[in-house]
Parts: sequence; structure tokens; C-alpha cells
Amino acid sequence: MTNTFYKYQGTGNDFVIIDNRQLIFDKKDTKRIKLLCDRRFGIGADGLILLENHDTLDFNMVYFNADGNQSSMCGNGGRCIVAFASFLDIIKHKSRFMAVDGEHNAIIEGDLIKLQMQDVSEINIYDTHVFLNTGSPHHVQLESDLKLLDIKGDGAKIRYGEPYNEAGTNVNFVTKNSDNNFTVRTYERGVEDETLSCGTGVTAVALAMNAVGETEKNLITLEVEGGKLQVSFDKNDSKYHNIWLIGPATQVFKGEITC
Ligand SMILES: N[C@@H](CCC[C@H](N)C(=O)O)C(=O)O
Repeated sequence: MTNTFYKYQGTGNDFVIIDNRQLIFDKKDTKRIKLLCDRRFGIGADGLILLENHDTLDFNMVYFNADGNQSSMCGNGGRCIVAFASFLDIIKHKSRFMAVDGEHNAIIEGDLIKLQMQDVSEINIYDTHVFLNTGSPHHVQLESDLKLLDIKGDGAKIRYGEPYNEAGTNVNFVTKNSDNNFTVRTYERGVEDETLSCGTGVTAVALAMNAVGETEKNLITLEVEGGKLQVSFDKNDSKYHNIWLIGPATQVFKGEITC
């Protein structure tokens, strides 16, 4: 049983990260993972991430939401685990690793971790919102004033409503500040609350805003509750590739799990 954990945060999206190269962490113990992520009874985090060995790449990332279940890709978690791999001396300034949605490249440049996301070829545009998958599913909705919203309440209605139902989606509410700057607040599936930042979420927002013609820029700044992220991309025939999520990722503390 591994007891040492590290806590990381990327623009306020926070994670318990554990070095599981010896494969001693019980991934099936959903109740324990949920407890470790609990902010009153545990360490407290939006998710838990295991770093494991991979046969051909630098490492394998295994991601769990705060509800204890393994889930789809976490962009901020991806940036945090790259910082952790560098801390462990597994990588230097560049990395290629495996995650649930496939292989990712990453580059460390000073305080910034740049994470390459999977190409996106399908963007569904509706009258009220846009839906796309950037490694995780995202509903993107433009709003005139985010202050008028109850992010948790309004987000939960969309997350559990038609057409998403139990499988759910993450929900991003967006306002436009300028052609290359948007503010985003996200309700995260699996946390079932607003988080201070969501990496796959801001990636979805940047691509969605381009797809609906709100911006023609391909380097976009996203203001989130926990700071600033950037997303850059290339576009060919309505398909997005060379997509990079850019922002800081910081180790906050190290501890011993005693439960
Ligand atoms: N915080 C994440 C997204 C994590 C996955 C999400 N909660 C889901 O289950 O879809 C990010 O930074 O991308």
C-alpha cells in the first residue's frame, strides 16, 4: 500500500497525485478514492491521478474524478502530471505519455506546461449551445452575464438533463471579453460542482467560439476562476489539430495517507 501523496493544482483545479509505478494502489477502491478527494474527511481534491509505467512512452496517466470513478481525459490533470513526472526526474523538458484518450505530447517552458490535446473533427452547433468532445464531453453555452447564473444549479440541470442524462457532460458557461479573450465558468461532471478551472473545458470553449464565428483567432486566452489558460490550434476544413492547452501547474504539498 503506497502512502505518500503529492498535491498539485493547475489554475485552481486540484489533484492528489500518487506515484504508482509499483502498482500498489487499489484502483477498484472507489470509496477510498472518493474519501481521499473529500475536502472534510480526506485530503481534498477535484480528482486523483496515478502515475504508472508505460512500455514505450514516458508514463501512463490514470485519472479519477472526486466521486471515485475513473473518467475521461483531464487537461489540467495532464499538465499537473507532467510537472510531477519532471519532479520525479522521469522526464526533462519534453514528454510523450499515455492517457485514457490516447497519446499526448507535452513541453515544459519555465512555469508553463504545454499539453497537446487530441484532434477534434466533430463539433455540434445548436441554437443555444455547442457540444464537442476534447477528451471529455463539453456543453458550451454563451451567456451575457455570468454573475446572473447559479453555476452549480444551472450546470447540474444541463448535466443531468436531455440529451446527456446519467452519462452526463461537463458544462461551460462563457462570456466574450474580446476577439481573443473569453471568461469561462465550468460545472464538472464527477465533481458535481463548479471547479475553479477545467482544461478540456477551456479547450472546448476556444474551439467552439471559433466554430460559431465568435473569433477568428487561433491563440485564445481563457479567464477562469483560478487564473488564466491559453489554447492554440490550427484549423483545416472545419477540423482542429495541433491543439495545445497552456498554463501553470504547481506542486502544493507532500503528505502521508494514514487511512
Ligand atoms: N478537470 C478536468 C476534466 C476532468 C474530467 C471531467 N470531470 C469528466 O468526467 O468529464 C480538466 O481539466 O479537463
